[in-house]
Amino acid sequence: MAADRDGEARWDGLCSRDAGARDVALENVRQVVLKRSEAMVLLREKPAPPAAEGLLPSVQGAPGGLNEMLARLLMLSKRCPFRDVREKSEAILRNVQELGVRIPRPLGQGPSRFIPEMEILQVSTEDTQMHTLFAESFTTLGRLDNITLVMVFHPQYLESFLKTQHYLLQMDGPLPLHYRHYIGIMAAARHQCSYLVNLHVSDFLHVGGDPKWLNGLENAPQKLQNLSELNKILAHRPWLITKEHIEQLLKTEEHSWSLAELIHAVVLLTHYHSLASFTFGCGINPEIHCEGGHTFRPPSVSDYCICDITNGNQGVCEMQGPVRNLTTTEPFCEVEALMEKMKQLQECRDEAKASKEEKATRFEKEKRESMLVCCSEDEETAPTRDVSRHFEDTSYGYKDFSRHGMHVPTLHAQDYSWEDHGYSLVNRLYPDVGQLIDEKFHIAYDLTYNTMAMHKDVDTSMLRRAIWNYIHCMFGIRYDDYDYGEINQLLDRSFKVYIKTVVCMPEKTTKRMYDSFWRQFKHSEKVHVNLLLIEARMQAELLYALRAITRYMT
Ligand SMILES: CC(C)C[C@H](N)C(=O)O
Repeated sequence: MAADRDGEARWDGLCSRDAGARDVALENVRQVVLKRSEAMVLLREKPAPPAAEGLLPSVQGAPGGLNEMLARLLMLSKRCPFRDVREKSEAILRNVQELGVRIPRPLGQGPSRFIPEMEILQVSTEDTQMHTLFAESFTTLGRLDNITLVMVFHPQYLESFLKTQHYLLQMDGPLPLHYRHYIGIMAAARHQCSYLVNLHVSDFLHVGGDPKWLNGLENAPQKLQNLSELNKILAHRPWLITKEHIEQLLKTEEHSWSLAELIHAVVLLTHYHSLASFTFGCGINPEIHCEGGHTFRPPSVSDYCICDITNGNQGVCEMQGPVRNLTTTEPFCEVEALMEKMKQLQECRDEAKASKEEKATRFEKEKRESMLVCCSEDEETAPTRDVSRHFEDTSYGYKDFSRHGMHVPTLHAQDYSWEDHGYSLVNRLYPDVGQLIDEKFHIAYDLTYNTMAMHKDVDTSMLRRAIWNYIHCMFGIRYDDYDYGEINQLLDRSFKVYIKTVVCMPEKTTKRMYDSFWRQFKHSEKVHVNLLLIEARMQAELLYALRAITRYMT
């Protein structure tokens, strides 16, 4: 309790310092309150209170009905970083309930279905820096979403991530705001990521996007429809992008894209493909205010833990507590064995260097094998309402062609790399964004706490590099100075299956896959792995798109 009060006091301090975040929160409540007076009119057929009447026009046409509004209030009452806003939202909900209206309750799943809620919340209540980040996140997004809550394990990365995302979505830039969210929807839909689609549908409407576009891509402007081919290839086979694809977008007489707009779109597409990977890779749950995050049904006893019935908490504690891993047959020395291998490799590295040819052969072998790593475990994938069907033809996926075998050509990093080529091209056409993304890549690549599960003071660079290079290898990107033999030594099969699934067909990721690699490692380390996966994926996609743009320009 005392800790809780401490937390609140810190929040209050923060509120007074960070007026911006608080304003957003209050604006959120204001909008909901306004909607409420509208709702009351409907409910009681009474005129709205005069004070609200004057304000009503500002929310007229706002999306959603009563239930959506109540769900949003629920989200604010649970997730808003500011206590007064939380209390206000709660009070409104109670009032509405007293009117005899059924109010929603959270399904109580926490931010991730892979990670016990307790572990995530512990991280986030311990640190003042975290609170500041939350407030910032709330300011930029008007919500504190589950992705943010899970990324909080790695604040330094989160900060850079939020800054970049804020820039891409909200700051001055080539594309209008509703286009940006629509592109986010298109990208997330490629991986049937209803979580991100839902979030951006609501953002799209919020910035004044035309609801008709949401009925399907064919209802959106031709210009956006034209982007769909690039979206498709970029998501599943980026190495096939050619300058002709770029030319088609830039040269069409009507509905053509400017170079700056195209760069903005490409960055958004790659950002959201990767974020879909993170969403599935970390088992992100639906937001409280989105479909699947709350219910209007009264609670039934079976929804509760016995302990919660007595203390009044509502929550499903299916995975809480440190009970995981007890059933594994894996020897407990998995981590030690891995560390031993790292040590050996380090020693060999200094002794026997593989020849140039040998290195090339090892790369090709690893690339070929990565095609064969198979990841479908259809039984376990959660059936979700397929929002994405409206936006994309989902029949074109990675699986459909990898099954028949495919040839991925090799891109030599010395011929086209992010550092030497991609970065400056982005910066030239969309100032600052190159810088922001570059910073984010570096933070993810260099991030380390020098730990391996319970071991401290370990140099993990070799392991992190193997993960990063394995992903690039799947995309055909080769670093001549790297010995791809290391990958086989360090990444075992279940880990490769997880990586491949999250990166190439994230929608197929299952809890079993998440649980079965690196069983002794912490959740924060698995989230760390996900940061490497998403940044390496984003960089790989960007490289191919930017190379095609460079080729078009020269
Ligand atoms: C992904 C993990 C191997 C990272 C490790 N815990 C580190 O701090 O470097």
